[in-house]
Amino acid sequence: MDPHIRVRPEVRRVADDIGTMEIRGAAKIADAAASALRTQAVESEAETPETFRAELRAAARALHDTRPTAVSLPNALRYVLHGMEGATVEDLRSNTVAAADRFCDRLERSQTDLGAVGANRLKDGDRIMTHCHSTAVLACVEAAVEQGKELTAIVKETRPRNQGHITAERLHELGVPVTLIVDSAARRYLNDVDHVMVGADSIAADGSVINKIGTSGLAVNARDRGTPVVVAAQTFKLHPGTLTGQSVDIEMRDESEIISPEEKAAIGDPTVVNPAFDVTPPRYIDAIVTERGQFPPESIVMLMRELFGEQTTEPWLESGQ
Ligand SMILES: O=C(COP(=O)(O)O)[C@H](O)[C@H](O)COP(=O)(O)O
Repeated sequence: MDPHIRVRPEVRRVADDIGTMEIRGAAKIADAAASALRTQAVESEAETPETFRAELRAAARALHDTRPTAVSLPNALRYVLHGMEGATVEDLRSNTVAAADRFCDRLERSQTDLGAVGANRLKDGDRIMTHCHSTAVLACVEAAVEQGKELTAIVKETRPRNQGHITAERLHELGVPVTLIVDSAARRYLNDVDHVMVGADSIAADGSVINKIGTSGLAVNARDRGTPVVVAAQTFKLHPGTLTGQSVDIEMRDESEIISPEEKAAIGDPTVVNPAFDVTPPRYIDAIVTERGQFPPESIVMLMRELFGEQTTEPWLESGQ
């Protein structure tokens, strides 16, 4: 690589934090990635527009190559890089910073707007069941609580990393009483809940939802029990590549999240697999709640066409870099 192209240490740190899940959850990853590109733009010592652009693309690549499933990450990078316009370094810098600020601002507003839509589905006295930790689901709950509705929640612990514990803590902070269950107890309690509410890492053009492993089994069981499944997700979770036939890459994580080398050896050294996400087909989902309103999953393709229009190439893969 050209020695003049320098990715700032802060960008590398954010990329590491995303890879190790210090920063996790699709919305937080998008926010951190856009903010890291902003830092790259502010701190860049590039002397020519070409070097500046190449640095931003290199920073975007470093961030992009951390986790494969949450499309919020490439969508955030794409948004900021599309804003990188100008003929001088200073113009490029200020336009990139403005684009990053716009993205983070929209992210925050969309979460609030989505919360208001999702809260309309919740009635006073309702009980929800959640899986993993989704800031979008929590935005719906928070808005409902602000409207004076009293809710309770059954929270799945979400093995192997127990993100359900974060959800339990946040719900407690919102004043929502929580019952924590192991993942395999979900079916037993589905008769006791009014809604299953989950977030999304990516939504495909056919309305399939990609979210934390275990979401699809939960949704199938909920359909069997007649419990509605609501997915809360801002529109930057829509995966533009799926419009042109791409499939969503499911992240496989290290087996050490599941079992230690000693435990593994003691039980005969089995093969261990650790997929982080799964795909829930649209027929198991009742509604996708976004900042633009709620949609049946089958109609999400119309919204995608409106938002993404013609496909473009990934800006961090532009030729020559
Ligand atoms: O699957 C996860 C997090 O997985 P991980 O912990 O592996 O990143 C969350 O449900 C979605 O990212 C939505 O979250 P949000 O609604 O906050 O975007």
